[in-house]
Amino acid sequence: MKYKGTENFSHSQPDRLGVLITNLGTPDSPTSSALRPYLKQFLSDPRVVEVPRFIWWFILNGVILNIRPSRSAKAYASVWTDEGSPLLAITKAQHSALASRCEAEYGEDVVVDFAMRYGNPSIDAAIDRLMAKGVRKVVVLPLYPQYCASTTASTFDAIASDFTSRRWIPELRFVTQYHDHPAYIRALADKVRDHWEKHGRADKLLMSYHGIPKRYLLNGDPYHCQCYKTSRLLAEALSLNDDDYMTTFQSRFGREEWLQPYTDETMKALPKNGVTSVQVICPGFSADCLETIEEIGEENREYFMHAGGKRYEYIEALNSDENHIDMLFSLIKQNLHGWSATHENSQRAERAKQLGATQ
Ligand SMILES: C=CC1=C(C)c2cc3[nH]c(cc4nc(cc5[nH]c(cc1n2)c(C)c5CCC(=O)O)C(CCC(=O)O)=C4C)c(C)c3C=C
Ligand SMILES: [Fe+2]
Ligand SMILES: [Fe+2]
Repeated sequence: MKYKGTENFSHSQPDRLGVLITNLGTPDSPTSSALRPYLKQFLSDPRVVEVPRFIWWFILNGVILNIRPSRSAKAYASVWTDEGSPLLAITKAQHSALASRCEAEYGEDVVVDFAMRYGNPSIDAAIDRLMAKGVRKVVVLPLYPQYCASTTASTFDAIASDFTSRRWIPELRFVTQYHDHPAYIRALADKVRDHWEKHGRADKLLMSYHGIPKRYLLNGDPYHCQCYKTSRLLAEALSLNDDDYMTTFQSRFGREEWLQPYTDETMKALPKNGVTSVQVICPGFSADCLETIEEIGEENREYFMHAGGKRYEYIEALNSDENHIDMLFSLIKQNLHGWSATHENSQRAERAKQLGATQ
């Protein structure tokens, strides 16, 4: 059989709505042997590395996968917790909070699940679980506030690719971005204000986003614009002047030019320009992960302090904060709007009620 079917379907079973939250993914353990398949899947994605496949195959398999797994494993080991990878642990907490909120609002009509674009738990397995529970309409919410082909469109590709193997595909709504959603901006602003209340203010607030090759922007990717818009809206919400904040891009990979200004070079330059205290927030990361905890929390702190900085504070991601869950729940509600779970059943119940009233 070529296409996966729905087993044991019965006409009386209720149709349900599904919500699938996704994030990037993470290795199963902080070891070289777990990093290798994770990095291979991630870096083989043509949405991530837009280089002719033939050339890239040799670079990836001949160079990168021989060097990077052990280097990255060390970095992952430094952030690993008793619950495993921070990204996975936080995504689990976000999922469980959102599942509770949906259960309170919709009962059994809505099923919430989560998946990772690369590694585990996989998107295919999550869609299997949703289909087995009778989900016929699904909202996919990738937890990337800013649209980027490398992340958002790649998640769409994985969903679409999964559907090519199914006989009965569900109706689909796919959230492509929420970078300017008022509740998201409010949640970020509250997070900064809370930090200010506890620690006071610094000379500058740095808003650091994951970078992408500049070529992707020139070829029409809206990611750069959406990052700048998030920064502007956050600055407005905090009544900041232009000099009070800065947008930068981190996590460069490879040799070509990426979006500038680079976070690491900025950190090295700021103290020389008289800025000796900074607070850093990463609005593009919905959950803390290697790139925030290690790269921003540790690596860039060192660059800044080494260059003469006096005070450096990382403001954590929104993670499973109540504000963030409220915001994501309102996004889910907006996207479920107009969809009824047991449409036929409720029509049947309505008809029965009407019949009862006329008899
Ligand atoms: C938030 C959005 C992200 C964009 C945009 C993005 C683009 C992008 N990333 C790489 C290469 C790597 N990224 C890695 C880790 C990583 N990236 C994101 C998010 C975005 N990436 C997250 C959340 C994480 C952390 C995952 C975790 O387990 O905590 C890595 C792996 C780590 C390492 O080996 O350094 C690589 C590699 C490219 C090339 C790219 C755009 C083209
Ligand atoms: Fe990345
Ligand atoms: Fe990094």
